Amino acid sequence: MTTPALDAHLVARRGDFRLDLRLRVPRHTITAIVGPNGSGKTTALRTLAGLIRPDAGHIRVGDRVLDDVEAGIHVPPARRGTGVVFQDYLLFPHLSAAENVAFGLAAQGLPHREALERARAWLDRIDLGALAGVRPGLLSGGQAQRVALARALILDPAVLLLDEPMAALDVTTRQEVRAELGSRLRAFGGTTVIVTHDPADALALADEIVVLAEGGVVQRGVPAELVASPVNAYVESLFAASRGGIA
Ligand SMILES: Nc1ncnc2c1ncn2[C@@H]1O[C@H](COP(=O)(O)OP(=O)(O)OP(=O)(O)O)[C@@H](O)[C@H]1O
Repeated sequence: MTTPALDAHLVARRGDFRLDLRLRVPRHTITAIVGPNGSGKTTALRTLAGLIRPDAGHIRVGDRVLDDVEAGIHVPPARRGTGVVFQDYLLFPHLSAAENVAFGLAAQGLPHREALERARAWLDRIDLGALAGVRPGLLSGGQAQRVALARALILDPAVLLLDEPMAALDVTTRQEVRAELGSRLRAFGGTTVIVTHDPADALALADEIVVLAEGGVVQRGVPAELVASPVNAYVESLFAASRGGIA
């Protein structure tokens, strides 16, 4: 399948809050949405995933229209071809790693045995073959993240959405897992959106960063641009620790 690009205008109201965000994520690239608590990151991600119906705007992935409010189009989450990795991974605790990865394929109607075989092959690919039979409770944070990523990628998603990918990890393993996640996402080569409050995630993983505050875009650009030329004190403070660290 050719990797499609994502084109979206997300307008969503949550109580008094209003998100108004335009996104264009080219094929084979990673966009990170960064912002403080309450800026609308989760609302944006859930809208892209189809879990929130936008109040206006559209979401297109390649030629496919997933949402178009004016035209009355809303494709439900399960039929959007969107892979989501939630911040606490949401692995089924009573299923093994392989069964977790196989779950989506089995739900799509693939015979259980075949789904499990393909899941095991995926786990081998991400160096977790030895843990295929282990339940999530016995995995480290980094391993659980890999299983969650495999569970999403095995379905060959047109767009991959990651919600705070480092949030469940302790500070000491974060940097290592971040680097590993970066190489796995590059290997996936798809169209990816990451939502994070941590500028270090965005700088390490993204081709483009969108800084969100109070539901609107403050600045967007490639990481080096945001570090070198922040539009205001808030963006400057976000990336202050990285000044001088990016070529
Ligand atoms: N179901 C809801 N009803 C009313 N208001 C909501 C609802 N969900 C979110 N909000 C409000 O929308 C705003 C944006 O919330 P959102 O969770 O998208 O922000 P966020 O950037 O993801 O924050 P955090 O980093 O804390 O998760 C907040 O002011 C929040 O209180």
